[in-house]
Amino acid sequence: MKTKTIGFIGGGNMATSLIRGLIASGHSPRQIWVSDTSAELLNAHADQLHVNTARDNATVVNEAEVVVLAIKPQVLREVALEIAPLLKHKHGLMVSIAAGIGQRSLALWLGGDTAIVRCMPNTPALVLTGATALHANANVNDEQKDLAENILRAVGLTLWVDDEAELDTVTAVSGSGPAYFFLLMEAMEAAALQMGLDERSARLLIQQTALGAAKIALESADSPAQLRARVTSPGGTTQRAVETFQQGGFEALVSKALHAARDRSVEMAKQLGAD
Ligand SMILES: NC(=O)C1=CN([C@@H]2O[C@H](COP(=O)(O)OP(=O)(O)OC[C@H]3O[C@@H](n4cnc5c(N)ncnc54)[C@H](OP(=O)(O)O)[C@@H]3O)[C@@H](O)[C@H]2O)C=CC1
Ligand SMILES: O=C(O)[C@@H]1CCC=N1
Repeated sequence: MKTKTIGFIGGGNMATSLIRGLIASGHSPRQIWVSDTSAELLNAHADQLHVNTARDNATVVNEAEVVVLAIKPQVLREVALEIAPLLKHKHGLMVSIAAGIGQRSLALWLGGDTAIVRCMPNTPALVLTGATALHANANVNDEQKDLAENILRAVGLTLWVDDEAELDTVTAVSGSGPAYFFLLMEAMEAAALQMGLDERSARLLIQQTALGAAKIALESADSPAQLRARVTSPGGTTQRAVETFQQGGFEALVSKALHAARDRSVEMAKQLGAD
């Protein structure tokens, strides 16, 4: 990627994962700008990541060729309206990572001729294993599409969706997804402790098992069901555990949870008048 200056408005959890990932993949911290309302957070980023920081969002917009809106959906409108006048004389690219907030509203707030890519990354970007889906509005040219894709691909896998509504589903699947796996790890660890394993051993065994399962799934052409069958000896321990999960309504619960996340993405946008 021809190195561009990337600005982040909002330097919280997801921005930090992206910034750390970009630096780990070779992007110069000197070509990264971050603004945030928290001086403490900006000081930490300057000390630890050696990126440029600013208390005001205007500096980031002025310095960066690509601006990533990494604030909560609830403050996006206010920030977009604040920076919109600064975009009039620029032909840069805006990237929003906010859940739910649609292209129509972003264009309304930022200006109708603004090139906007909406995307849904996830926190494993931190370790260059992110998964991001992107959607471009009609103002985004091929070069800008490549630019957005290259930034996100530097920290993991990318794919484009044509139908913007699919981003709500992506949010429920991979945006929030890491938390589901952590929840399972938490529950497994608690059970292992109840059964007498010490915390360190339980955590290590669970982490390595999650990594191993993910690696097999990625490297094999087989479906998750086929991979599961290979662990499940007839009448053995896995079968007993899987039956216990299923008797508890595991699949239905997972489906319900993902639908709830997708619906919340749609609902947040509606509540903010930004669908
Ligand atoms: N976390 C995740 O896994 C993912 C998050 N996202 C999206 O990323 C966005 C950010 O989420 P996340 O990183 O979790 O949130 P955080 O709250 O961790 O980060 C947002 C940051 O923006 C700061 N902020 C608030 N108002 C302003 C402002 N006016 N100008 C500049 N900065 C401001 C916040 O400060 P303060 O705390 O003081 O308000 C905070 O530090 C959301 O829109 C979310 O939907 C997308 C994919 C995954
Ligand atoms: O929880 C959220 O709303 C954000 C979007 C996806 C992950 N975190």
